[in-house]
Amino acid sequence: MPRIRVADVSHSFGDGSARRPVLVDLDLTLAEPRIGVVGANGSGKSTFVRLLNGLVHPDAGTVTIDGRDTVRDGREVRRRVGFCFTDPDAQIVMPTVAEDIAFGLRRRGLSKDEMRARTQAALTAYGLDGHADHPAHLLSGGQKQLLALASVLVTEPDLLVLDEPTTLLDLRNAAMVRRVVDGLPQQVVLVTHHLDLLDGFDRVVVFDEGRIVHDGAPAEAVAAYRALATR
Ligand SMILES: Nc1ncnc2c1ncn2[C@@H]1O[C@H](COP(=O)(O)OP(=O)(O)OP(=O)(O)O)[C@@H](O)[C@H]1O
Repeated sequence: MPRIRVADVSHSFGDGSARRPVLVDLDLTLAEPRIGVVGANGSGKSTFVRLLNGLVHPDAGTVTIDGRDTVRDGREVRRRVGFCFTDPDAQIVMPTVAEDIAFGLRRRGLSKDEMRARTQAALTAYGLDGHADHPAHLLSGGQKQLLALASVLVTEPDLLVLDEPTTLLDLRNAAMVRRVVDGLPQQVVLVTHHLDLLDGFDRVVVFDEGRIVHDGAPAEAVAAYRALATR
């Protein structure tokens, strides 16, 4: 498993008097296979996970993935850390499903045959076989989320970061995404408001106003989060 090190990290958004701290003095190491991130709206969860692939550069402190700094070694980090956004439309970049999956493989020095084979394997693995040449934007919400996952996983990242991947999905599609995620060999960091997704996770961190206020097993963490929400 990759080792995520977040060392003395703080981050603010805005300028001048509008400057607001969003993450405050975070210091933690994440080496478990399944890590959940929960907390109220605006508590800093997305900003936190965006640190992990260098989408956000910390104002203070450092973030490293297996010793690679997300700022200094950004390219290398992005290659190893796959990221899925809540809204899969934000991630679809090519007209057809197969082209979208293949897009992630460009500039990897693969032969055309290899690219085709890997794309085909991803289409099959994520139940998108029959949709290879369909316009990606016409897929259902659940299929788009699977496409977003497939397009990231085809690149074989060491770490997968999922920011609320089931928020837009019905129960059936949420269960499908869960099954896919459960079966992955990779380390997964998952932000979610669907607390049942965290059953069986190794560790869950609870955010409140930019700080981690609980860090432990899922049942305790969820209880701590519920207590915060009813405070
Ligand atoms: N690019 C940005 N510019 C300015 N402010 C931002 C930016 N990104 C996030 N923020 C602010 O930082 C705070 C934390 O946002 P963040 O998206 O990390 O929270 P969250 O816990 O993921 O929330 P949610 O559960 O609603 O997705 C919010 O107040 C948000 O408005």
